[in-house]
Amino acid sequence: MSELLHGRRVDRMGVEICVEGLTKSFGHQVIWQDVSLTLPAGEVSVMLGPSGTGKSVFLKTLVGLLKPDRGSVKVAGRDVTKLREHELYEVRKLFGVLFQDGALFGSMSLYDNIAFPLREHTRKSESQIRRIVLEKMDMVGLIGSEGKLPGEISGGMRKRAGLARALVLDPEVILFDEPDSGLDPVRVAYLNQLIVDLNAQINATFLIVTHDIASARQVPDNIGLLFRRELVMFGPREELLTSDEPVVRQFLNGRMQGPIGMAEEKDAAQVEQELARLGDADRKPRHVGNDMTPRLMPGPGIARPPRWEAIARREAELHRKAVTGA
Ligand SMILES: Nc1ncnc2c1ncn2[C@@H]1O[C@H](COP(=O)(O)OP(=O)(O)OP(=O)(O)O)[C@@H](O)[C@H]1O
Repeated sequence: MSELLHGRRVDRMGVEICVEGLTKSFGHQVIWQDVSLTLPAGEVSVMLGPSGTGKSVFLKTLVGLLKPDRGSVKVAGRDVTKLREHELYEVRKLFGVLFQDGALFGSMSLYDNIAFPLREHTRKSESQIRRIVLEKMDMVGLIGSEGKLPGEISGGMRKRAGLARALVLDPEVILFDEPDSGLDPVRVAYLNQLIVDLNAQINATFLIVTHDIASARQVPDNIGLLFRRELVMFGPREELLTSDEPVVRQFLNGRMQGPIGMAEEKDAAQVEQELARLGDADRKPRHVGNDMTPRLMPGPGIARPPRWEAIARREAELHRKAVTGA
């Protein structure tokens, strides 16, 4: 696909990541088993799950930082789990990773932090590096903060600086590990809009690990949920938002009632009682529109790839169903 980005024509679609039969344990502790899913090229996917279900371990396995016990992770057709270290180095160049705390070097200015991957991994001149760094800082709204140190800026700005750094090598895949952690709701809303805008602009494949249900409901094309050492479900956003699967419903509605307990899973009898207490309303067939949160669309002035036209049509149809009940 060809598009205009800041006046430059770029050809890219992101890459597909195909995970099959993936199992990971540490010693006797099985983290998750037999996980299979496909992250479609260029789409945004979110991975949810209670704390400790192995979401971060999953991200690390995708980039080959952790080796699974079984299964494969094909990135652009190459199985990351089988590659040697020097081959992995090449495949990792396809990835940009936004770590929870931005993982910035505290003693370096934002400019130098963002320039770091370019100085380390490319032979670009300082003037080429300057153009790229300023372009990415502009994309995340950090122009004017080049000379600041990470300790002098807010958590939200640090996340955006981490994102700019993840973008400088023009990744085909961007992994976000809890981008919204530690941010207030307004900053989360801005960050979500930035993620959606970036995805429309650079068209890379995004995978976001988050606990924030509001973000999970409105940002992605696809949602996955890890629970009880398994991938309970992975599929299009609409499918999960309207699903009757008890774990999915509990998680996406942020409720105490359901199979997920405070520390570990509850027993079946307790779950039945709680679901009964939630009342008949919860079990009746529901209008699709009642469960749907509108999709966050790219902001004005952002050229949308064709996929967004299809999303806008689907959203309009869901809205019509919600209004007419048909
Ligand atoms: N290198 C490691 N060695 C041994 N155990 C590990 C290692 N990394 C993670 N674990 C264990 O794997 C489990 C899953 O951890 P992980 O950080 O992936 O969970 P998570 O779903 O991302 O949690 P949270 O939502 O709280 O961040 C935890 O029990 C953790 O202790």
